[in-house]
Amino acid sequence: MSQFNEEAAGQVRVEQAHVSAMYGRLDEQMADVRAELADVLRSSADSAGEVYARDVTAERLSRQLRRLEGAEEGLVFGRIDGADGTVLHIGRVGLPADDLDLPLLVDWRAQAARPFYTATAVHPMGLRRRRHLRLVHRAVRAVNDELLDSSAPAPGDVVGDSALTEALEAQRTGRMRAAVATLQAEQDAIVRSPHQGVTVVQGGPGTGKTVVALHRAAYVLYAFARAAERGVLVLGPNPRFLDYISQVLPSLGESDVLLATCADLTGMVPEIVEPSAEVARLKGDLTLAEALARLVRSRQAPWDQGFAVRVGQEGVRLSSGDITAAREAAATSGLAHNRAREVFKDRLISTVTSSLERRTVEALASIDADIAENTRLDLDAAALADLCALGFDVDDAPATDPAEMFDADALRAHLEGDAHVDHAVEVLWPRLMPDEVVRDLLTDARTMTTHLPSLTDDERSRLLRSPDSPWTDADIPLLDEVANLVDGPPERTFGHVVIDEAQELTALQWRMVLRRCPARSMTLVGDFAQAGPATAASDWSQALGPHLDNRFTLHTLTVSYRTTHEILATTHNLLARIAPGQTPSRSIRHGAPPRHLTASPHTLTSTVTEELRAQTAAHPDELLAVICADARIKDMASAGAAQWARLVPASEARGLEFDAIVVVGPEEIAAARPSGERDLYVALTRATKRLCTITVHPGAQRRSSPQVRG
Ligand SMILES: Nc1ncnc2c1ncn2[C@@H]1O[C@H](COP(=O)(O)OP(=O)(O)OP(=O)(O)O)[C@@H](O)[C@H]1O
Repeated sequence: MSQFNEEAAGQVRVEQAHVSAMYGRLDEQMADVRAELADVLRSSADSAGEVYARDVTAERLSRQLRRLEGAEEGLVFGRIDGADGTVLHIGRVGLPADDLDLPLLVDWRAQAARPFYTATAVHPMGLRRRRHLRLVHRAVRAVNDELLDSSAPAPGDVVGDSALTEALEAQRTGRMRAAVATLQAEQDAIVRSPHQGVTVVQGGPGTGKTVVALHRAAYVLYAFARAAERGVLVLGPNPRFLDYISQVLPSLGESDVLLATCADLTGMVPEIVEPSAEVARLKGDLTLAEALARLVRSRQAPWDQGFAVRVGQEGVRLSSGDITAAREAAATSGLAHNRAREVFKDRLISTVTSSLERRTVEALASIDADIAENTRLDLDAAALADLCALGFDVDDAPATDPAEMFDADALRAHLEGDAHVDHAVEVLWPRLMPDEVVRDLLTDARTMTTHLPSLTDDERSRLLRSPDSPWTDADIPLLDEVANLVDGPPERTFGHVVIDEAQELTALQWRMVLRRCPARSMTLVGDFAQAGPATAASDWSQALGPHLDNRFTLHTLTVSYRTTHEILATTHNLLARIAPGQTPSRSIRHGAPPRHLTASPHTLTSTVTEELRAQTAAHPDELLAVICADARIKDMASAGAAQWARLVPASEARGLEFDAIVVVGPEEIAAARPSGERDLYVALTRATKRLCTITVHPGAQRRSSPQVRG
């Protein structure tokens, strides 16, 4: 064994002793929480209040247990040694020591852990050494030191390959891993930012935007108590992506974050994906929100004539002025349409009651007058005189004034449940259902012309659909928009929202999200060079301006940790076309030059399967994927490509990562939808090691060249 290896083995033993003690502590904590939970679940609860209290305690303990269990794998990953001899171990959760001042393990999010991420040889922050520990289950397998005080390695120092290099070399598994052990300083600064408003992170493919977003979510839960209490939401573009990132937060000890797509937020399930990119884009535009608001307003008592309400045997005519007054009261109540209906009804009942009261008073007064004229008697005075004569106290005598004799409260109470009044309200201020309103707008050409006057005839005819056509994903924000107008804001809101691939959101989706984040505390990560077809904005100011008045802080990540220098270089021309002015990222990886094959339509499947077979034979443990235009997926599946590789439609490749990629039909991807060239850019930048493209060319013989055309 070389001296280095002996030193390393010795340090592994030293660390194993520390790590075993920490696992011992973790086991104790888990056992304590399990026992407490079992006690709570066994305890009897007699009243509803006690049951509630027991459930709350059980939920808190279960959450605590999930946190500890989630942190078990890779519990400890770092250690910092101060120049003054202080030693701190850094891990996924904090563990207190029994009798020491210093904790046994420091949570990576604690301030004390910060130098682990940010100290450099230029700014050592009081550290002599930063150590990375690699654990497999509970065993320390390797340690790796960086000396920060420019001292020469001393006994006990194990200076080897950087931990980042090791992390990046590791094989992909199809699920993203936490990068908590190797967060880089520029990433750490964003993750730990004290800014609680809107933070935007941009950067090219593979620059760690998703890493930052997820670690930021964990940090928010740790550092911002109010946001944590209200819940953290992580939004991703599609279920495939959510599955890819699903393990990261639990492995950081955080399993109470909701991972969702925009559609999931509403609980509605679209029947199909919007087939037309152009329509998806139109449906995402603010014009549609304005049209829906106008359409709802148009249903609110647009009456310019009177309206008759039957009450018992009587008919009461409401004047257009009465209806306007009730509409104004309801419309300015600040309530959503269906709730404001009560205000409208209330005003209507008041008007009907006053009208009936007036009518009754007038009728009684006229009867009195008739009798007085015919009998020359003042009936009221005569009645009072009679009562006096009988010995009654006239002050207690029943009212004889017609206005006092009218019981307005009783009539109001009666009218509340009166079917005729309900009918009048239903006609004048109907209860609205979101799906009916959206359908009314999209299925009627006249309604569209009235409420979408700013669209061209061509745009309106693209939007027009038949009443029985299925709901698409692009309809969901429209339904949510109307739900907000008619039933009010959503009940479930969050203290902080993290959005990955945020460039994908349409204006209406931004509105959906903001409705659920009243505190406006968000972390948004994305890249407009990778935007899909529904995205109308080309930068953050355009995307966020209408919703946030441009109140956000912007960070740019510049180093690509995924895509090799060789692969990125082949995309420079493409990038210059799709995002002129964007500076390409700098890659810290190197690898083989991308390969470019050509096949005819007849030889395509055999070329693909041959390539996949060859790659699998040469790199059996690596994660390989085929990315092709969505319409090609069936062909690839029929050719059996799934036995060697994951099959990913280009429209769903955003955010994903594989060791090697075969892009089938790059020209088909580029032509498939209006965002085709950006889809292609996404596809070409998914591999950590190797990229091969197979172009379909009529009449082509199989041929290969070393470069992908950018
Ligand atoms: N500090 C880090 N330590 C280890 N690995 C990292 C680090 N930062 C990024 N990576 C790795 O780099 C790869 C790309 O990261 P990530 O997916 O976050 O990039 P991205 O900017 O979101 O990419 P895209 O724009 O393509 O979605 C991932 O494998 C991630 O684990």
